[in-house]
Amino acid sequence: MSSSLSSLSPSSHPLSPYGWDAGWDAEFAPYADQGLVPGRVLRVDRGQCDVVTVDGTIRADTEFVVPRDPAKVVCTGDWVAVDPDGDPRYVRTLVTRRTAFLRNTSSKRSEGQILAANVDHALIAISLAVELDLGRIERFLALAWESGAQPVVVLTKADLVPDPATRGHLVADVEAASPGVQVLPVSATAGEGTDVLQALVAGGTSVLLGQSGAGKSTLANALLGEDVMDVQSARDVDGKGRHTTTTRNLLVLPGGGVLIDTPGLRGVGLWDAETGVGQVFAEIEEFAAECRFQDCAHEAEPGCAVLAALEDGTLAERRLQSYRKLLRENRRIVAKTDARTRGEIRREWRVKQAQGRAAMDAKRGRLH
Ligand SMILES: Nc1nc2c(ncn2[C@@H]2O[C@H](COP(=O)(O)OP(=O)(O)OP(=O)(O)O)[C@@H](O)[C@H]2O)c(=O)[nH]1
Ligand SMILES: [Zn+2]
Repeated sequence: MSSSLSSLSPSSHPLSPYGWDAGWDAEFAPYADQGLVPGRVLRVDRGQCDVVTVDGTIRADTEFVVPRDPAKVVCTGDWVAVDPDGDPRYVRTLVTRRTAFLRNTSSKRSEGQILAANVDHALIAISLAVELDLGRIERFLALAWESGAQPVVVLTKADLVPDPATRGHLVADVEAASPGVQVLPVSATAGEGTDVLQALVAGGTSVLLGQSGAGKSTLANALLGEDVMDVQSARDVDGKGRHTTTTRNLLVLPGGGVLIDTPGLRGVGLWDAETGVGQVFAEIEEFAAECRFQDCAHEAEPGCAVLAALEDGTLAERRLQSYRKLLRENRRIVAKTDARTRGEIRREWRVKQAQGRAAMDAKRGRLH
C-alpha cells in the first residue's frame, strides 16, 4: 500500500485535502520505505490520537513517540508515520514540523504545551465592534510570527462600521501596526470579505486566534459553510452561561484548506516570542541596525537611530512604547519558564533519589 502511495503525484493524493503536498511526500519517503503509512493527527487524547490516513480515520496509540520534551508531544496538525495495520495501530514517528504553536510556557502544566502543528496561516480575529487595541494586535502578531505561520489580521463585524471613511481609518491604523501582514475587513453576517478569506485559507492550514467574542466561531462557520462551532449568543456577552467552544479538531474546508480549532489556542497569552516581537516591529529593528552601539537599548545612547527616528517623526512614539512593553513582558515569561524548568528537574531528581533509596532498602531487606 505504502509503495503505491508514494508513486502517486501529491496533488492526486487522497490526503491532499488534509494538506499533503510534494514537500511532505519527500519528507515521508524514508518512512514509506519502512512500510509505514502517512497520516495527519486530527485530535489527541490520553495517549491515543485520531489520525486520518488513506484508509480513513484510525485510532492510533502514541506509546512509541512519547518524548521527554513536552514540545515534541504529538498534537493536532502533526503528520505522523503509522503502522500499516495492527490493533491497535501505533504512531511510529512524528514527521518534522514546519511550524508549531506553543502554549504560554509560564503555564503550570508542562503537558499539552504544543497546541497546533504545521499551521500556515494564523488568522487573528479582531472585532471592529469594540475600540481597537493595537497593543493587543501586536501581541497576537508576535506569537503568530513566533510559530512560523503567516499572520493575517481579520477585522470582524465590519458590518458594524458601514462608513467607508471610518473603516478606512481603522484599517490604516491596524496596517501601520502590522508590517508584512494582510489586513482584511470581514463581515460574516453580511457575507462581506469572506470570499477573499476563503481564497486565502484555501492554500494550507489555518488557525483562528483572538479574544473571546471576537467572532472566531462565526468565521469558522462561514468558512465551513455550516454551523459546526458554538457561537455565543449576543445576550451572553457578559460571559455568564455562555458556551465555550469545546470542539478540538482539524477540519477540511469545503473551499479548500484546513482549519484547526483547539480550545487552548483560544486563550493564548504571549509565548517566548522574542523573535516574533522583532518581526512585528520590523521597522524598529531596521532602525536599530543603524545604532552606533550593537547592544543599544534605545534609551539615551549616543548615535541611537531609533531615538533619531522618533525625533524626526519616522517612528511613532506608541510603536516604540509597545515594543518595549512586549519585550519586557516576554523577558518576564522567559525568566519564569526557566525557574519552572529548574524546579521540575529538581523534583525529578528527588523522585529518582527516593526510588534509588527504596531499591537499596529492598535489597538490604532481602539480604538480612
Ligand atoms: N454584527 C456582527 N456580529 C457578529 C459577526 N460575527 C460574529 N458576530 C457576533 O459576535 C458574537 C461573538 O461571536 P463568536 O463567533 O461566538 O466569537 P468567538 O470569538 O468565537 O468567541 P469564543 O468562542 O468565546 O472565543 C456573537 O454574538 C456573534 O453573533 C459579524 O460579522 N457581524
Ligand atoms: Zn538605539
